[in-house]
Amino acid sequence: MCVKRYKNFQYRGNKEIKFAEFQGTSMNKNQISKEIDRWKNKIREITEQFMKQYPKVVEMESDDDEDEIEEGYGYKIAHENVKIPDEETLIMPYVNENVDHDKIAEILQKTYPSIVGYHKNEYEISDRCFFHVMKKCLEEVNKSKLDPKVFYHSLYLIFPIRGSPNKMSQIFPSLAEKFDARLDALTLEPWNKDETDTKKSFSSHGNHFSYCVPFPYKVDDSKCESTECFRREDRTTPIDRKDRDGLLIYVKKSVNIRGREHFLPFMNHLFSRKDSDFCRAAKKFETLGTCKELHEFVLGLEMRITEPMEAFPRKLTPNDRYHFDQQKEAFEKEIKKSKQELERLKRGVDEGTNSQEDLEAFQSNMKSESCFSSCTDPCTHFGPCGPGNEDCSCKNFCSPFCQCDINCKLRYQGCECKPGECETNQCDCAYQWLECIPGRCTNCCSEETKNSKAQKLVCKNTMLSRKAVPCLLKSGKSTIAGTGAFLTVDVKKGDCVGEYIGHHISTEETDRRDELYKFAANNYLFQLPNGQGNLDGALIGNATRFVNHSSKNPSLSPTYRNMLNGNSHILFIAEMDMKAGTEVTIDYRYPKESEKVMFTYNHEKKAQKYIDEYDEECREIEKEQRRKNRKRPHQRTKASPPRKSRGVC
Ligand SMILES: C[S@@+](CC[C@H](N)C(=O)[O-])C[C@H]1O[C@@H](n2cnc3c(N)ncnc32)[C@H](O)[C@@H]1O
Repeated sequence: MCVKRYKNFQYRGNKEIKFAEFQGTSMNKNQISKEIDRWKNKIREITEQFMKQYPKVVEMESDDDEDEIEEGYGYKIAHENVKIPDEETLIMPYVNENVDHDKIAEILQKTYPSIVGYHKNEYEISDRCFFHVMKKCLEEVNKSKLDPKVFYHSLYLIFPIRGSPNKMSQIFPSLAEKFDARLDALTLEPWNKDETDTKKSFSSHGNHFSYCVPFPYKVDDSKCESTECFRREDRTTPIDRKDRDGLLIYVKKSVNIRGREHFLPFMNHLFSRKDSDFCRAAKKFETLGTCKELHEFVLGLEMRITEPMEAFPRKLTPNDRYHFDQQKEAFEKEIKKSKQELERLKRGVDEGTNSQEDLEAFQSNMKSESCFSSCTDPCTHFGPCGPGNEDCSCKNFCSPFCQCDINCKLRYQGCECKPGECETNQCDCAYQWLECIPGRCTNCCSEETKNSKAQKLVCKNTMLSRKAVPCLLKSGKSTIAGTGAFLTVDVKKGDCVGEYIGHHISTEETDRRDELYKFAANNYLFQLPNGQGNLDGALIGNATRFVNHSSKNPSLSPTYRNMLNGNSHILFIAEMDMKAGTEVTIDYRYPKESEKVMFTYNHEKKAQKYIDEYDEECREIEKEQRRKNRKRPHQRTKASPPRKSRGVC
């Protein structure tokens, strides 16, 4: 099976209206159903009109459409991970004709409350035609002030294969970009304005945080009661504004906002709205001043910046180094202690003195080596870091991901290795599963080594940022299972043979997909450290996705590498010298008990196994229910007489 979207496969899935999705509308269920029916008819009418204008010519709509994934091959070659949002709506996958898809849908409905079955679209139209249908409908929706959820649901019912109601609300801008670049798609989507994530967060620029404050110049100013409304000022004010609609404000990180906290609620109010309105804010925070004064205060924040932003950090002092080493030592001690405790518990389970549950509970809370660099939340705050600042989550040591001031004393300042030494855990960066940081790791990544013609002087722990990770594998018929991965060249122990590529999905999405992949022949999920989700190579990837499992003698070991931008990567490193043509393996580290099922290659058999298990579970529940029903009247007569109807006696 594959999560491939088979364009014309018809599946009798769930097409009921989920009224819970319409929460917040003033309509009752009856009215919603009626409105949806009315809109369905309207959409049909508009579609038929546009179908004449844009008949379905053979139009290869897009190369990167997921629908276009080649059947049989099943995935697209990709060179980097692609972050994708959660998909709570499952488009029903196809296993094969011998499997009961209704049953699978029933099982999966626990995990995916809205399963979109493969109903056929009512009309086969091109993307171009669909764009015009949507545009026309949206104009009418706007005019009639209809709840957009009703429209999107109706649209989905006519064109289910184009996406869930939720997805329907997101595709218009990309269609507009493709078919009418001059159209401002957002003007047709007024309902999305408040729903999009308008909460502005700080973004870090060297020693400053920046905010973008959108200006409300388009807002009608008639409502402001102040005689000196800031909008009455000449709009080409002293600020040289680069952005027509907003103002970029930089505030120094080292500024202690303390003492000016009373401005924070106002700033938050202002920045969290799409239409930052000083007049409205002034009304709300009356004691702070008039809208003109507040406007000037915000402009003043930008004006205050006179110094240039530092691009490079200061050099690490011996004292900082000591601080970092101390933290590392303490962390290693903690890890060693918990490993010993784990061994003790395992022995206890074997000898019967400890329970399996205790062991599992301990394992799930146990810190792993990967926690070192991200065991504290990266801090983002004003003022200096450390125990003296209650906003700082890093009490003793800032992680490489912290957004603190470049001159922060607690900041991770990079490793001190020479080029070529950054591969083992002796390197402070490699120890933290971090790529070396040019500009901070001043020895291995110095200008000198970067410019050097001698290849061996280049720091190997910067392969990802240099986009120099090779893929030394190709797929071929495996001796282990299905397709396998084979070396294209001779490699030496320690060489990187490729990066595992896939869709980067959240942990919640992974849990859902895990349920789905139970019905598949292969599972391409690869876990990232520290709850950062998983990479799923089911639909995109490279030859690393074909690496099979071996617990006895794996020839590759996966290694994590984190980048300063927060992205994590998985590199496959050779565990031994190997010749070209060797099939490579890694240890999947599946729990022993699930290995047997995970490696049942026959997906029909696997799917059937889960269906049988589910049937068995249902039978048990039914049996239990019947047993309870049989018991109940008997118990009642014995324990208490049947209740008389209220009010009779
Ligand atoms: C990441 S894929 C590996 C490529 C896969 N063999 C293919 O044909 O696409 C992982 C899947 O391969 C199969 N697999 C990997 N190692 C295996 C093994 N040692 N024994 C049986 N099946 C294995 C399992 O079905 C697993 O879900």
